[in-house]
Amino acid sequence: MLERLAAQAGLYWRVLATGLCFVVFGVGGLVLRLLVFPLLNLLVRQPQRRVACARELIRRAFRAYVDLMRLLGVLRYELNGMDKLARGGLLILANHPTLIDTVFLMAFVKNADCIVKDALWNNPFTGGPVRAAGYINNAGGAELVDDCIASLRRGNNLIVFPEGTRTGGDGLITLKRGAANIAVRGARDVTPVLIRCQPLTLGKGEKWWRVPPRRVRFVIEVQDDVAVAGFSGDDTSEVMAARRLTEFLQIYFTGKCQEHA
Ligand SMILES: CCCCCCCCCCCCCCCC(=O)OC[C@@H](O)COP(=O)(O)O
Repeated sequence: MLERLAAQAGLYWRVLATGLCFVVFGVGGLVLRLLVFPLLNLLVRQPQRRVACARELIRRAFRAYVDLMRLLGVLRYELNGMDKLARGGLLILANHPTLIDTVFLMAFVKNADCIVKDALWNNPFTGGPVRAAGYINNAGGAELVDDCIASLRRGNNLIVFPEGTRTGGDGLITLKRGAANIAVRGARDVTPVLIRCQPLTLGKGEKWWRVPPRRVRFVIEVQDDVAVAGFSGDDTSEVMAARRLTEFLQIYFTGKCQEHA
């Protein structure tokens, strides 16, 4: 009886705390847009340095945000293999079970660039930060892959969710070809990151107030690099190599997720 009451109270608390986190995210985005970035524009004249500062500020904001979610009891998390991220020019490919994956990766990856969906440019809460940080818009069309390769060459760590959207409710991971194209045409090895969330929350189409019956636990695991050279030989076209790498990564991510299911 008492246990059930405690579980119920915990659930109500997490609904409240989750709502609060959404509000903090929105207000945070607006404060960055209306106060912080205009100030940055005044203080830092050089465009490249300004973008670097904006990205660092976003990383710190996300880092604080992750702490906030943990302290409020919305989630707990475990990080593995993060030392592998302490390099530059990494092509980081992650699976995408929940809405918070981006927050986690951007909180812990330094010099991060990211492919961001077009809708976030015109969203009042995310538009300011996304523009100031000059992330890569996924509506970029033919230049998208080139923009990504250029970003990697400048030494940024590029975060891409090769599914292009969150994993569907059926849990099936289906990768788009773009991420493999970046790896093949840019001749970059892939640094896969496995994101697991148990019980699943904030998946595609899920309502935020439907919080799971117990506190969710995220495990973020940086894997060993996958060498791109194995997929693109002398007599292999780039199209073929990208197709092979996509197939490989799809089986790779699916397998890793099932291993832990
Ligand atoms: C204190 C908190 C301060 C918050 C500041 C707001 C900063 C906004 C920067 C946002 C950078 C977001 C990068 C998002 C990458 C992206 O595009 O993710 C979309 C997917 O995930 C969801 O796709 P979908 O499953 O199709 O809805």
